[in-house]
Amino acid sequence: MQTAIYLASASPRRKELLSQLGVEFLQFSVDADESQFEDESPRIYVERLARLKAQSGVAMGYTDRPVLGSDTVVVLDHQALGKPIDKSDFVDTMQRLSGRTHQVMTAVAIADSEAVKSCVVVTDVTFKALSDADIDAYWRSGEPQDKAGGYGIQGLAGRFVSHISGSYFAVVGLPLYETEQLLNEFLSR
Ligand SMILES: Cc1cn([C@H]2C[C@H](O)[C@@H](COP(=O)(O)OP(=O)(O)OP(=O)(O)O)O2)c(=O)[nH]c1=O
Repeated sequence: MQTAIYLASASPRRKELLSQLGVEFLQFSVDADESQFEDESPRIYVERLARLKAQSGVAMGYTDRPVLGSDTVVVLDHQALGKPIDKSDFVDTMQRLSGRTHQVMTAVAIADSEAVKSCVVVTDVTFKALSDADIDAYWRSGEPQDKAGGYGIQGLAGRFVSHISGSYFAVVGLPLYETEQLLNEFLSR
């Protein structure tokens, strides 16, 4: 029998990635409060949000199939970065990412009315040294404005990435290998 789940996400990237697993799914969006608690580490935060999204779906009445929720944060110096407030905030973030390695953490959670299981995938991403012209052109592309961490590896910022260690798919929004493992674990419990 084919696996059928819900995807609690508004993200077209997650929809496309989940399709790559060959899982049959229906998508809906949840409106979760994504604020980070004071003193909450990025790893705990991202996993809490993925679980919150999955469990909110169950609470909304999506109970006839398991619900998958996911969250991604860009982490620099142990801090989760938000969406750029304005251009100077964006430039500041890019200058900090320039020529260095940061982490992208993606959590996946699967829930039903009886259980929830989750995992966190951490990927190291290294940026080349960015010039002022690189940063300015990227801002003018309009791509960074709505992105937590200020960039998307799947878009124009792909050229900034000199090295990646971990899961490319997790950076884009859903780790394929780990999601399939988690799903199998959840369904066979
Ligand atoms: C590092 C990186 C981040 N992002 C950004 C875009 C988003 O702002 C952020 C993830 O935010 P999320 O809150 O995880 O996801 P979302 O709001 O897009 O979707 P939903 O909560 O409905 O599932 O990741 C990329 O698109 N590509 C990347 O390479």
